[in-house]
Amino acid sequence: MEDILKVAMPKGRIYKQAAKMFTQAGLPIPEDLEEGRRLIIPVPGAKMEFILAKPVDVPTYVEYGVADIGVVGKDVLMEENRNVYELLDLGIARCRMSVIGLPDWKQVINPRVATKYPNVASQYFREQGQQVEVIKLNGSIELAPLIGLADRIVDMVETGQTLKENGLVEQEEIFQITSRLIANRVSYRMKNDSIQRLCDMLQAVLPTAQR
Ligand SMILES: Nc1ncnc2c1ncn2[C@@H]1O[C@H](COP(=O)(O)OP(=O)(O)OP(=O)(O)O)[C@@H](O)[C@H]1O
Ligand SMILES: O=P(O)(O)OC[C@H]1O[C@H](OP(=O)(O)OP(=O)(O)O)[C@H](O)[C@@H]1O
Repeated sequence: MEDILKVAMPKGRIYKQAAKMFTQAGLPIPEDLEEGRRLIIPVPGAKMEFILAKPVDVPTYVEYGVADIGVVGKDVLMEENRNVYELLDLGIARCRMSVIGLPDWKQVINPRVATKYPNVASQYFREQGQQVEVIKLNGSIELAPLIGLADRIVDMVETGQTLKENGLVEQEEIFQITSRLIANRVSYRMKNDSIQRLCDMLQAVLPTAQR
């Protein structure tokens, strides 16, 4: 008998959309699961176990093999740069990573850039040939240029509402973001049948453009 497949699911924004997709694919998991306090949810019927994790920790669990697969935003994958396989673009939680500033922003020498994604920001400005000082923050990044902490920020934009309400403008798009299905490298070989089956089931419910 093949082992249980351990799946790391991110709490928060992605969870409901991912749970909906798994359910559509024939793997019913409750959409309100993360409203409780249980962190490990067995689904014996599907030979799966779901681990509810902080989004940024999903690639860590998968790299270390405590989860065989996981669902995570491309933003986190780019920032964490973990040794995992990226199997599928799920097309959910769509947004983009951008450089943002005040409308009257002017280029200065060695500007300060605030972000939750220091690796992504450093790499982007390095590739642009611009020297910047990156300041790591953990949330409400849009505050930084408003209160004089940073000249610009690197953050996610979805509807643009946060920028609008804070008088900021999107200056450069860095990359598009969607959530991805990732796998541990050893699990991918050892549990290939069940991982492949899951991929096929999810693929069947993806929007046509993603298949
Ligand atoms: N505004 C947004 N629109 C669409 N997707 C988003 C948006 N913000 C974040 N995401 C996606 O959802 C993922 C998880 O975001 P979420 O806000 O739930 O977690 P988080 O930023 O790690 O928050 P926390 O620190 O509160 O746990 C992000 O990594 C990104 O891929
Ligand atoms: O373009 P919008 O639709 O307004 O979405 C973008 C906002 O969503 C995310 O913030 P989140 O809600 O995760 O809060 P945070 O500031 O604590 O990261 C992101 O960091 C932006 O602030």
